[in-house]
Parts: sequence; C-alpha cells; structure tokens
Amino acid sequence: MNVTLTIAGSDSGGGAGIQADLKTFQELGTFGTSVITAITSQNTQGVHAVHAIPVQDVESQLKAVLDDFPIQAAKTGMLFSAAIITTVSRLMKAHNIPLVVDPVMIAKGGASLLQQEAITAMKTELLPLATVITPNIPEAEVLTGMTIVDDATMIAAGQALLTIGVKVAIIKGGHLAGSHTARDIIVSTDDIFIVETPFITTKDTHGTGCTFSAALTAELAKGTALREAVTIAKQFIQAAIQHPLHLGSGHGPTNHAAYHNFEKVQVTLYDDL
Ligand SMILES: Nc1ncnc2c1ncn2[C@@H]1O[C@H](COP(=O)(O)OP(=O)(O)O)[C@@H](O)[C@H]1O
Ligand SMILES: Cc1ncc(COP(=O)(O)OP(=O)(O)O)c(N)n1
Repeated sequence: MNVTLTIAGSDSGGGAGIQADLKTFQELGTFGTSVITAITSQNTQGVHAVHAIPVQDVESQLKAVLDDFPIQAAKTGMLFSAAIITTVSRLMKAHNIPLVVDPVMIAKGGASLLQQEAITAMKTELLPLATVITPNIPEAEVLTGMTIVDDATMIAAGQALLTIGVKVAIIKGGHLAGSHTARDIIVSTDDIFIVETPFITTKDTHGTGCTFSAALTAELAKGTALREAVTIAKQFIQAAIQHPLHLGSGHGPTNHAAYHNFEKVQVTLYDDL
C-alpha cells in the first residue's frame, strides 16, 4: 500500500481541505495520512471561522506521521501562517519525500486562508522544497508579481517559479476569463505541455484545487510518471466536476467518487510548444 500525506486545513463541509484530500487519496488506492494546520467552520456558502492549530501541535502531528509511515508523496494545502510554513518546511527538508505544494491563499467565497505576511515564507522556505507547485492564476500572480492573461504569460509565470527552486510548475487555467476550456500548463526545465478539458459551467466547484493536487500526489506516490500522473489528476477532477452531487445551497463540493463510477474522461494533451 502506498502511503500519502496531506498537510492542510480541515473543511467542515467536506468538499475541500483535508477531507477532499483523504477522499481522493482513498479513491486512487493510497493510504492517506494527515496533519491538520487549521480548523475552518465552512460550508458551501463560505468560510465562517478559522482557527489555526498551535504550531507545536502541527509539529507533533507531522513528526508522528513522518516517524512511523513510509510516505511516498506528500502535499500541502492551507498553511495559514508563516510560523506553520517555517515548521513544515524545516521538518520536510529532513526527508526526501516528493512534495506537491498547492499554494492555497483565498477560498472561492473570498475568505483568506493564508496570512499576507506568510507569502515570503512560502516563497523562500517551502517552494525550494517543492517537486510540483499547482497555483491557480491569481495565486501564480501573487507568487511571481506577473500579470497572467494567456498561454504565454502562464508559461512565463511557470518559468519564474522554477527559478525559486520548484521542479515542476502547473499553472491551472480554470480562472482564465472567457475561457471555454480548462487548460493547465505544465512547465519544467526540460518539458512544457498542456492538458485540456472542456470548461464546465457549474457552481459546484468547491475544492477543485485541493482535489486536483491530491490526485496528483496519490499518483506520484504510486510511482506514476509526471505526464501520466497529471493526466489522471485532470481526469479525476473533470469527472468530479462533471457529475455533481448538488449538496448545499452555495458552491457545492465535487464528486470524489465519479472517477470510478462513470466513464473515463478524455483529456487533450498538447506538447508541440
Ligand atoms: N469549471 C471547470 N470545468 C472544468 N475544469 C475546471 C473547472 N474549474 C476548474 N477546473 C480545473 O480544476 C483544476 C483545479 O483548478 P482551480 O479551480 O483553478 O483550482 P483552485 O480551486 O485552486 O482555484 C484545474 O485542472 C482546473 O483546470
Ligand atoms: C480548509 C480549506 N482548504 C483549502 C480550501 C480552498 O480550496 P480550493 O480547492 O482552492 O477550493 P475553493 O475553496 O476555492 O472552492 C478551502 N476552501 N478550505
């Protein structure tokens, strides 16, 4: 059994955060472990409260898991503060575990999930340890200081992230205005490629970023090569959005069981760039 780890916040609504990650890890056949960084009181209508876990408790959870489990890949989600980022970075640095960083900053409803002063710690301490980073466009703009409007600027932002020490940058195009496709660009030192699916018009997209990065982490834990891992993660999230559960009155969760319960989704890959 391949073991995965998520270091993230709890979403009481179950669509994002730790809950989305563990469901995705399980669906993709890995054993999920977790370190909780914050508790959010959250439902499909938004984030009602955030309680950061004291940094010593984040540290003891992470030590407990790292000391006992053969973790094949880990991901980070909501890290909330500079102190939590510093602690997580210090402990992960001592282990050679493939790390997917989903640089969660703001929830769809607008609530802040990362303090402004934590961005420097993310860039200088955590990103140099990242095997893969998965920012959406607003997150990539904050991390690079660039304005992203098209493929060329998505690639330029990905390359800027490589200079910080990230090995692979996946710039997710789900937020690109006016787009009819959900087009994500993958940039590494020796490869650039695009994965694309039809953009689905729906309000049930709560936790898409968490679910996509967790699926990628599960595949990396199983030893799947990067292109195949990204393609499976894209199929997983597309199926989860395409077959909604219609829960709650706001932005509903995606369907984490859809990848296995419905026909495989077609992902278009472009690599002639
Ligand atoms: N409405 C949508 N239809 C299809 N794919 C989407 C949609 N929204 C997001 N995606 C895809 O879901 C994944 C997560 O992206 P995104 O929503 O940008 O993350 P985040 O939750 O971090 O903002 C990406 O592969 C993105 O292209
Ligand atoms: C606890 C927690 N972590 C992360 C998020 C953000 O999730 P994301 O996948 O970016 O989806 P949206 O919140 O933007 O729908 C969260 N909301 N809560």
